[in-house]
Amino acid sequence: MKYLKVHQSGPLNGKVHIPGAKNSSLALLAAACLADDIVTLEGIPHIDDVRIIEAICRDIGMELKQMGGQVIADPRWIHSAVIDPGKASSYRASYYFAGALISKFGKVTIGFPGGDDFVSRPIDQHIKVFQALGAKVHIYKDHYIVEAAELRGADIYFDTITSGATINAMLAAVRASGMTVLRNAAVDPEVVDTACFLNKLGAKIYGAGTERIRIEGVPYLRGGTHTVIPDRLIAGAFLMAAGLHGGQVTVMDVIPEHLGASLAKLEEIGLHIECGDSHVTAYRSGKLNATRIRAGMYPGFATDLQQPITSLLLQAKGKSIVTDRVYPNRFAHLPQLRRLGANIELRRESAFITGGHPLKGGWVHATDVRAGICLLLAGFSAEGCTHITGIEHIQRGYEDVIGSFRSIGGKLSLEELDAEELLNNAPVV
Ligand SMILES: CC(=O)N[C@H]1[C@@H](OP(=O)(O)OP(=O)(O)OC[C@H]2O[C@@H](n3ccc(=O)[nH]c3=O)[C@H](O)[C@@H]2O)O[C@H](CO)[C@@H](O)[C@@H]1O
Ligand SMILES: C=C(OP(=O)(O)O)C(=O)O
Repeated sequence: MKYLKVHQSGPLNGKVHIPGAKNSSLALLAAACLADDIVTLEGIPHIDDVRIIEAICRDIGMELKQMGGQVIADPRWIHSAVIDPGKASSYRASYYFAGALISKFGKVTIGFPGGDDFVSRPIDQHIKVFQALGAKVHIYKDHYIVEAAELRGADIYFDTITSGATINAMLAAVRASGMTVLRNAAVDPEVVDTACFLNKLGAKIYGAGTERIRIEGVPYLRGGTHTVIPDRLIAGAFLMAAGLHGGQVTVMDVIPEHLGASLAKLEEIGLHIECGDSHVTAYRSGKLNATRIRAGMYPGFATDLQQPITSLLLQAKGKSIVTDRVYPNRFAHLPQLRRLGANIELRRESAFITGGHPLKGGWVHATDVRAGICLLLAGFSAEGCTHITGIEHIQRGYEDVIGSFRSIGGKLSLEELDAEELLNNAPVV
């Protein structure tokens, strides 16, 4: 078993290039199935979730070729809309294949979504979308089937704001007949990016980025080229790293506007922030302040960043509270942080942090991608050496976690766990 060995490091200083966004890339690669000609996507990251998509695409007949920084997808020869349940359940965003294939094939057979486990991640709003557009959804033990002789535009009001179901609704409606209106839609950058891509191919999607999206169905989508937006979640975590020991980190090739809520909170915590057109610098010159974070849907503070910022708040003297309104059970990292000596308690949907106590290295387990980054930041702060297992979760979302954190002075390496170490140290999950 492989693990990450992390030494106390810092101050962390330097510039780091931010790759294309995982959450956008997963949508765009599935969206490519909707086109009737070759599609080129630039900036798709080399992460495990993308490798699973490559395997799914091979199964259904859409070859993906990697050329330099580009992925070239040829959807003209897709011959199947049956997605292997094991592959579908290996990551979260497999549900986009249901939305992207239903209009061309009339029937999609697909496994349930996997991804990070936050106790409850329902897909009722995705099902509601398919049904509203005229499809029938049949649920089986390890897969579901979406079936529709014809998809017709509909007026759909989301019961909760969901980026996944908003994107899936756009995918399904883009080739439906007539007009679809989505209300209470998510306004995340990944929703806008998917709409921009589809519009380049000839889709007619209006209002993405607002809570009301209109989609006029079209019978045909041409090929085209698109560059995925930068990963705001990776960028946010690097800026947090600057605060750990008083360093200075610049994230390059980002869209600063996508980081609004995180930058505001980092300033509140005591970091200085300087934004350029496509870069952001964070540095710390004084003490850190404890604060209150409430994670919510975009443009609120991202749930995907509440775990990393918890490690920064452990360094801020005083009491901080982190609440997650999107995933109230997204706190599997807390027992792991306690193994490093963190004074942190879970009460209902909030972490109560008493910061300013030194951490001490130990063995911890990453239960999901951002928990992994949270533990990595805690490892940079902790005295001695921290060993993080569960790195396959980190690899779902980070293409070169070691290289990129080393480039700002992080001391970390990939190690192999031998049987004796496993017996003596492996963390209780
Ligand atoms: C691959 C991907 O893009 N993952 C991101 C996406 O996940 P994902 O798309 O799964 O998350 P959603 O935006 O759909 O979820 C938002 C909220 O809606 C709820 N909900 C969602 C769908 C549904 O049918 N019913 C329902 O109740 C969820 O439980 C959650 O409370 O957005 C999350 C919230 O920003 C991020 O943490 C994930 O990194
Ligand atoms: C929750 C996340 O991913 P997924 O939705 O793919 O599980 C994440 O990227 O933080």
